[in-house]
Amino acid sequence: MAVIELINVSKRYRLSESVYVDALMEVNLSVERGEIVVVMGPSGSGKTTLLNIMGTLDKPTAGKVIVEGSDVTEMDEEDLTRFRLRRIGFVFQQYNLLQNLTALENVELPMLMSGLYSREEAETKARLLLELVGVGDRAGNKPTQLSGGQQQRVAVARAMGMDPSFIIMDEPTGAIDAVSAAQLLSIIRAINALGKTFIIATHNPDVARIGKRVVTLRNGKLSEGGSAEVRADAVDIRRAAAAYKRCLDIDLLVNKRIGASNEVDRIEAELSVISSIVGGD
Ligand SMILES: Nc1ncnc2c1ncn2[C@@H]1O[C@H](COP(=O)(O)OP(=O)(O)OP(=O)(O)O)[C@@H](O)[C@H]1O
Repeated sequence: MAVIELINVSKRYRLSESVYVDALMEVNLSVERGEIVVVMGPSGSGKTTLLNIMGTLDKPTAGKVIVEGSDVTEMDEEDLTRFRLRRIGFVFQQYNLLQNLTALENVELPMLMSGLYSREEAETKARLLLELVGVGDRAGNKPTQLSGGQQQRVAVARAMGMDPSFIIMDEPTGAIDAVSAAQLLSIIRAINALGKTFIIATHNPDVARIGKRVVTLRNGKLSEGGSAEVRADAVDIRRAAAAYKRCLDIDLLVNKRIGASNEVDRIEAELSVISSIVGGD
């Protein structure tokens, strides 16, 4: 099933009556659940525009964007804001953590803002997610007390909080050193192996190698191209799966509570896959 589908999406920025930039031209892209799609392309080719449209932060001039079967180009701002908070995770180059909150509080915040999770559920999930990304022992630290790589891992945990349909990353390793970048990629690979979908824009060929599918933008036009081997996991996948399974248990409870039967079905399907990784646990 496609988590997001772009149909003939174009974006024209109008600078004046007669001057405009065609940032995207009739882009068609369908991302299936469980994929990692890497978006490459030179500076100015339209990557950020594409990501903003996929993240519902911006609307196309023409064409449709379907997220999990809903046409988001038809939604008003209020519905869209709620939808975005619940269904789409974001990780930016500069982490964008709130400086006056601890790592734990940063991860809890979207869950608490959604009103879906109790305080206890949000805290339990946030601790599990921090553990999953390898910064469980830094839950009480503020962003300034964390390295760039650690802050980016907290940002990944935060993006995972709402169990989003997919996570969008814009140059996620742009501000961190090579070792931290390798660690982050290993975490993304592990989380993807547990079923999460990623859409990653990057200039960095090392990051691009993580994509099972690479698409390239040139002057606003998208073409499918290149794939790269996915290397072995450096993260202990069984441990990660066990923590993730407990997160999904909480999500299952929350979605049963609000009667979201489609989500319940999806989470139950994911849980059965993850249970097979965790084993008898
Ligand atoms: N708000 C805007 N108004 C007018 N033109 C814009 C606007 N935003 C982007 N553009 C133009 O649209 C084109 C695509 O820009 P975009 O930021 O999507 O590229 P990019 O591939 O993300 O570049 P980079 O890798 O440098 O971040 C560029 O020509 C840019 O100048």
